[in-house]
Amino acid sequence: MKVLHQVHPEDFVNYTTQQIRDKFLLENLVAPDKIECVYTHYDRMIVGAATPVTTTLKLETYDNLKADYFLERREIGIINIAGNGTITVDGETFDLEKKDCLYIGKGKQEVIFASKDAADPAKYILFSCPAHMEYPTRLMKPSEALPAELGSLENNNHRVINKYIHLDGIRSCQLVLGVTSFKAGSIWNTMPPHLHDRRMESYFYFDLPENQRIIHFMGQPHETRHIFLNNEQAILSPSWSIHSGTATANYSFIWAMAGENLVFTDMDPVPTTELQ
Ligand SMILES: O=C(O)C(=O)C[C@H](O)C(=O)CO
Ligand SMILES: [Zn+2]
Repeated sequence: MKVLHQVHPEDFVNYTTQQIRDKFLLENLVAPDKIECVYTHYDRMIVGAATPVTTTLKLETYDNLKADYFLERREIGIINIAGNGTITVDGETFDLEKKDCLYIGKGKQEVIFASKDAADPAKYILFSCPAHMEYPTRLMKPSEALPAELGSLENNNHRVINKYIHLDGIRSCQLVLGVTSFKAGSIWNTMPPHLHDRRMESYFYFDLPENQRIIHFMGQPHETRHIFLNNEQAILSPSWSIHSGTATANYSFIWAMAGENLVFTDMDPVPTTELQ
């Protein structure tokens, strides 16, 4: 499993585009008939994808974890971004359609991913962090998630934030997770931006049409940088960094946080007039 170490904000300001890509961009996670994971040293969050097409895939442990099984000391939040499939957790099978979320608590030993149709396979995006106790495994549909409608078409940022795993939703030890989708004509996420020194965050962008690009902004508010992303790529946001994006077409993204505090609204807003 690839391992990414932390970057200090004083070093970040000297990074080239390539260095930013190497240290924060997660590419090639979605690969047919594979589970691909990256271990980050940002609150030890693992970001990955399981893409069963012609075969089922079992979530195995990694040597990095020094654990008998993946969830021995971890919890995991999973969003299916594509065709219908199933996840079987210690013998119990959950059906997942597009944008459904499954939370699996610490201690579950066997997790098996499957697609219902190889011609339209499921793609499961995974976010896992250390956990100190077991919360119940729970499936949530987008219609059951707590929505927040933010922004306006006038400001090109009219979007719906569906919160799945948080203090008032699926309970977890430290994972907070949801999916943001855009109204037609809006392309700006998380603008105005914010910081949350208590939590790292990762964004996984999806549903971007072919040949279109995401432009993701990061860095301290007075030292911002950007990189271009493709569809189905993820980017890490350290606790000192804003995380905001725009795109050349409509898209959705999963956001997942780990650290302290499960309150979604715990954010320190950054006025756009202060960005540099
Ligand atoms: O569009 C947005 O704004 C978001 O989805 C923001 C994320 O939920 C976030 O950054 C939470 O901290
Ligand atoms: Zn955030």
